[in-house]
Formats: sequence, C-alpha cells, structure tokens
Amino acid sequence: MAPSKQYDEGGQLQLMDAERIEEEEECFESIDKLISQGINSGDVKKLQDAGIYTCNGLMMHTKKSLTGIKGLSEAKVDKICEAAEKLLSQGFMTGSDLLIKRKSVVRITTGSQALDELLGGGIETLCITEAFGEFRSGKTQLAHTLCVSTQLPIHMHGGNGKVAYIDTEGTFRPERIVPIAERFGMDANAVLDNIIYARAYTYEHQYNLLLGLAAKMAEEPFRLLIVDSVIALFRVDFSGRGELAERQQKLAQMLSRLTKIAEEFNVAVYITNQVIADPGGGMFITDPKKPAGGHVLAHAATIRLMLRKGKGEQRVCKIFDAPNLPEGEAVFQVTSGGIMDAKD
Ligand SMILES: Nc1ncnc2c1ncn2[C@@H]1O[C@H](COP(=O)(O)OP(=O)(O)OP(=O)(O)O)[C@@H](O)[C@H]1O
Repeated sequence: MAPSKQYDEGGQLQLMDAERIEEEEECFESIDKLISQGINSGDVKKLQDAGIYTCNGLMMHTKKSLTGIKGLSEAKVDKICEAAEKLLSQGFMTGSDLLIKRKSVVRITTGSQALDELLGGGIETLCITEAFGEFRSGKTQLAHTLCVSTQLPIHMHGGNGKVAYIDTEGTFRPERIVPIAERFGMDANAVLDNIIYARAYTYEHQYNLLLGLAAKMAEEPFRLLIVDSVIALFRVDFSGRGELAERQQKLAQMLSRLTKIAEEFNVAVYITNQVIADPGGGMFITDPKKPAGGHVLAHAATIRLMLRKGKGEQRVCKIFDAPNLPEGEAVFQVTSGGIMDAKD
C-alpha cells in the first residue's frame, strides 16, 4: 500500500506510514479481496473498469446492473456477490451495532462556531448536506472553507482527509484557498495539493466524474466531496416541461451515486443548490423561493440548509430539514479567511 497522509502538530497534512493509516481508515473492503474468495483477477479487473473498487460498493449495485458489465455472465455475478457477502456482513444489525457504526461519523467544522453548533458539530460524513439560497448567499464560500477545514486533524474539528471538488459553474477559485489555509495556520500549497478538482460541462460528464472518483477514494483517504452546484447542468441540459420526467430520473440516479459514495467511503457530501421562484407560495409568503430539484432532491439530501443574506457580509443559515437537528438559525460572516462567526 502506498504511504498515505497524516497531520503534524500544526495541523498540516503529512505523509504517514501505511500501517497506521490501515488501522485508522479502513472502512471498506477492497474489491481485490474477492480474489482470496476464488474470483479470478480478470473478473475483478472488469469490476474496476466499471468503477467498482470496493466490495461495499459492489453490494450497492443490483445484479441486473452487474450483468450489464461486459464479460460478466449471470452465473459469474452470482458467484461474485456470494464472495462479497462472505467478506461483508450486510443485512440486519442491532441498534447497538448501528450506534457503533454511527460513531465513525466525522463532523467537519464550517469555520464558524455558531454554524457548527447549529449543525451539531459540523458537516457530517456518511450523508449529503445541501445548501441552497440566492446568489451570493455564501454557498460557494462555505465550500471553499470546507476544502481547507476538512484537512485539519480530527482533534481540531477537521476530517483528516482529502477533498474532491466537482465544479459545474466555474466558480472554484484556488487563490481563495490561500488566505483560508493561512487563517487555519496551514501551508496553502499542501492544502491545494490535497484538493482534486474537476470542471463538469454536462450532466453526463458530472456523473462519469463520480464513477471515476470511486477509484481515487478506494486508494486515498478522502473525507469530503463537493458538487457546486448539483443541479445547474441538469437545468441546462434538460429544457422545458416535456423533459422534466427524464431530468428528474437522471438527477435521482446521480444523487443515489452521491449517497453511495458517502456511505461507501465515510465521506461528507456537500452539494449546493439553486433557488427558484415558487408561484404556488401565494401572495402571503414574503420570500416566494424554494430549492430547485423538487422531491427527488428533497429526499436525497439528509440535511438541507437554507442560506440568506444578512446585513453587510453577514449571512444567515437556517435548518430547512434534518432528521436529528432542532430547528434554528445561525448567523455567520464571509471573510477573506473564509466562513467565520459574525462579529456582532
Ligand atoms: N475574499 C472575500 N472576502 C470577503 N467576502 C468575500 C470574499 N469573497 C467572497 N466574499 C463574499 O461572498 C459572497 C459570494 O458568496 P458565494 O460565492 O458563496 O455565493 P453563492 O451563494 O455561491 O452564490 P452563487 O449562487 O452566485 O454562486 C460575495 O458576495 C462576498 O460578499
């Protein structure tokens, strides 16, 4: 196994030896382990070529989709799934076991204590957090701050891991990372090296990037995936009412992929969303805006945050929907050093 990375006292990501990382990081079974269960390496390679790098990821595919992989017959797929089941204990678990599993959830600081408190500690791994709001409400600035804070060690409320950034609007600015890294006392170049970035131009490109990401996440310790914005390309590539059903179906597939990545690799998925006018909101609603993406997005995102502008550089975050967080709001501020607590 290649050497992986760890932080020194100053919070900087450093190379660490393979054994230590194996103890700490293994939350999935590599697909190579199927070979020890009698699956031939050629078939394992076919799975990898199809973007499946872990047994956990394999179990998230239906047999129908696996037999769609060139060279894998139904009989082979049955054998492969049986072998993967032996390596994993899927199926039912007790509530106590689940509680232990939930202990692996990492919460990554947003840079603002008030916002962290609202979120129960920060942005969680194992699920999707969505931020929606008007333009300039701070969604992308929060994404930039998370790019840096994810690399902090756990005891500094970071995620001790790398970041993958999919940008559909061309709004990522590496130069913004520099002052944010400096604010956290980190070396900006090292921080930038630990962010992998891709610009997506079509919804298909966006989906294919996610498939390719599994290979990287199986090899290196990632803790955050950002898609900014998740819906923009769908709104461009599908136009008009006639294409709405197809758009929602493709969007659902992509969101399902994001959920699986979150669970397979214990990463936090942070997506941004746009708002659309809500003509159904009625004349008594003061701000008739709602998140785009309809029910499909509403069901996929576990934690939904609504951002809006406050006075000056202040922004307000409201919990719009979350299974285990009380309703509430937090005020924060966008600064050159990223997201911080509001000054007054
Ligand atoms: N270096 C900086 N220092 C202070 N504030 C900044 C800095 N850079 C950006 N901002 C603030 O962040 C705001 C932009 O926020 P952001 O790009 O996160 O918006 P957004 O919600 O992603 O909007 P959009 O939908 O347009 O992408 C700017 O209006 C500005 O107020």
